[in-house]
Amino acid sequence: MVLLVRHPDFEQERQRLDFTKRYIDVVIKTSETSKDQFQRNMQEAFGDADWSESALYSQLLTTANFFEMSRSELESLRMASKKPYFARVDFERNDSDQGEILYFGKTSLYQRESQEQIIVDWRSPIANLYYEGRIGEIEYEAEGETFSGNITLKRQLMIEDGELEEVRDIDLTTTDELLQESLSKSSSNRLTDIITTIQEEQNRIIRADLNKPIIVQGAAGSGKTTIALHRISYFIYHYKDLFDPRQLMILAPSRVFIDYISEALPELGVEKVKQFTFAEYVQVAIGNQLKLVADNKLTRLLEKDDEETKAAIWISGFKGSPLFKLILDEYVKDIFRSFHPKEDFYCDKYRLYSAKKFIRLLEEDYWYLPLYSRLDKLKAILQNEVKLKKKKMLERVTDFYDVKIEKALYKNIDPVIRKEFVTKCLDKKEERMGQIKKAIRSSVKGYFKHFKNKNLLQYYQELYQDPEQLASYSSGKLSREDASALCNYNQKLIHEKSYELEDLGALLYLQELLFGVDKDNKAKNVVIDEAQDYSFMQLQALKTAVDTDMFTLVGDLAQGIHSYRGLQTWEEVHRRIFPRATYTELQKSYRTTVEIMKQANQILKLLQYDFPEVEPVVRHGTEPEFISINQDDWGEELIKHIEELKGEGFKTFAVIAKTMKDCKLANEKLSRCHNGFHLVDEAGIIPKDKTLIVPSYQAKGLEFDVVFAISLEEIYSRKNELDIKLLYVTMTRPLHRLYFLGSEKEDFLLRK
Ligand SMILES: Nc1ncnc2c1ncn2[C@@H]1O[C@H](COP(=O)(O)OP(=O)(O)OP(=O)(O)O)[C@@H](O)[C@H]1O
Repeated sequence: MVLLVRHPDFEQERQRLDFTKRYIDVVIKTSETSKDQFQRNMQEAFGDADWSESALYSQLLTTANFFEMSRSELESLRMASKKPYFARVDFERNDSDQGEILYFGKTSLYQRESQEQIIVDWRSPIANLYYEGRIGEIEYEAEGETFSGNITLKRQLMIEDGELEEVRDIDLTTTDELLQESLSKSSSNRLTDIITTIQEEQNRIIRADLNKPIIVQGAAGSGKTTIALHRISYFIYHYKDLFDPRQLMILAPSRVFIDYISEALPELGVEKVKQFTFAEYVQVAIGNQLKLVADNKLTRLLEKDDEETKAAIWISGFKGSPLFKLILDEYVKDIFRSFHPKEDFYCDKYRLYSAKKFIRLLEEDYWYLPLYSRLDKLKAILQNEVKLKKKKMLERVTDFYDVKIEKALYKNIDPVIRKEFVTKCLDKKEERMGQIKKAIRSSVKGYFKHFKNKNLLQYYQELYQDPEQLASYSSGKLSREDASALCNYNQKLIHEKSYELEDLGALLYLQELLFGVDKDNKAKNVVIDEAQDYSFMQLQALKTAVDTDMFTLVGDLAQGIHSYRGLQTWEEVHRRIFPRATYTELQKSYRTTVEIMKQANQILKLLQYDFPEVEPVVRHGTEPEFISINQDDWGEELIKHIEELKGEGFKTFAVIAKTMKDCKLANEKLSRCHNGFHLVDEAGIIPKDKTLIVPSYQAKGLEFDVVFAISLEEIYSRKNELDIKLLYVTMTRPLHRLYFLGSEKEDFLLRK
């Protein structure tokens, strides 16, 4: 029998937890009733406790002002009540003789007047003491100031369901036992928060300057997705008075992925942040639901190597390139030029505004507005000009005829002729007045009539109407033949009223430059996961459309399976789109075991790029295993194997094939034997209790306890970069076990 030796302070910590829980209950209860009720609630909650006599208790009683708590603060407190904090740090600041005892949790709870902190939020600057501090002398920064002091105690508190389970002190030599424990747990098919075990290098990214964009190149499993979500949480906490979470946006690769991260969001208080795939966002931003053709370039690339595929791939790359942006910029200039008036603006015979001034305003003064908003401004200016001159114009006509009439009245002429003349003058005057009034009403509209109004899709279509013209926008970088190929390709799509994913960057860019993106669809901060799959054009369009460069881009070039249209390096994006960005690399992988990572690193070496080896956090498991499926009963065998693994405590399983083709074959076989399998489709959600059958490209970003890489009719070729990347993605999905199911080891590029 193992006797657990309890930490000497266990009882003291248990009491503190009890106090905190009761206090949270009071706060919640009181917020639901009234201030008068508060004292009674306190009595009820603390009547039997020892510390009802304590100074803290009476201070709470007299100075409580948590009635000012916002609804969201209360909501966080409610969520935190089962686990109010996870760590304690005792700190003696050099500039104060009073030591501080800090309990860190997911939210904060404190007395504003007394500054007595019951729980300190993990996102507050002082929490760096926990994440980066070691026992002993330390310096830390908060709000631009540096504080120094001494950490005398650093303690982790394991609390489950409101009960204290374990107290563990971290001294100078303790390695990260908690991290090890947390990594050795089984996955739940959903991403979770890591606030208890955030590592120093991750902490720096989460807390990096919030006023600067950041690009993170991180190895598979280095915590990119997790960190990105924690960084949003950090951003929300720091700017809670400035921004609403709805002004922030997460862009994820698919709905499956959004479902996958959904569990971590409320825990981190970021569930209100907008979550889109890129295609969804663009369609919302342009206010148009498009008919999108299936995004099958990757599978085409894997299946066929014919001329048609090559051309389609080239077009994908082109539509994402900086060259395409240059072409669009020139095209937009051309569109602007079509709004240059040839003549000055006249109302009737009166010249009210010069064309030159109109052009100057259009091109320069309103540079910060989209084209059509500039035109609206100009329209208003001309209308105002007309309004201002209206009286003058009418007076001029009146004066002109009145003088004429008056002169006639005093002239010594035949009364009949005079009468005739005066009548004519009066008629003429009336006619001119009518003409001017009409001009006042219609001259602005008439002036604008020469400009042709088109909608976004019409403009986009026209770009592909004339190859000569298209090539001319490229400063000689696009040949006439390539321009022709592009025009033909897109005209075919347009004929079917369809668009492909690669068109969306350009559409979003044009929308912002020509019409503008609605304020509600802009964002103050954007997080992009799997950013390596975005093209230069898509990222440029996003930055232009949302009106900020406050982006967090996380990705891994080694997993860049869409590199034919995405990014091959971060360099250009950094230099040309986000020059203010901080660039960071994460090489340590937290997901998988040393044994699995070692094999995945072998695969990585097959790529011609110089990707550094990924360092796994030291956690050992079994070697990946090859299982031959040359017998007919491999389905039954696999099912038996899964049952055994379940018996060992593993919870989540995936069968990952190269493409959907093999997935369907595997599904046919396995689903015939057992109903515990689920073939993942693009829009699908992930059922918690089934073994997923998923193509490699869709497994990107996800993780499972156990992965069966399967090869039925499709093998991985070492000559094909895409195959290597897909295999690498597959091999980096498991937390604990990896099996290869196929005819031969070489089908997975494994040594015999
Ligand atoms: N500091 C940490 N403490 C505990 N778990 C961690 C830590 N960092 C990462 N993890 C875990 O490692 C796994 C991988 O994290 P995540 O999915 O965020 O990595 P990623 O870099 O986005 O991976 P990929 O590139 O493969 O999508 C997750 O299970 C995550 O919870």
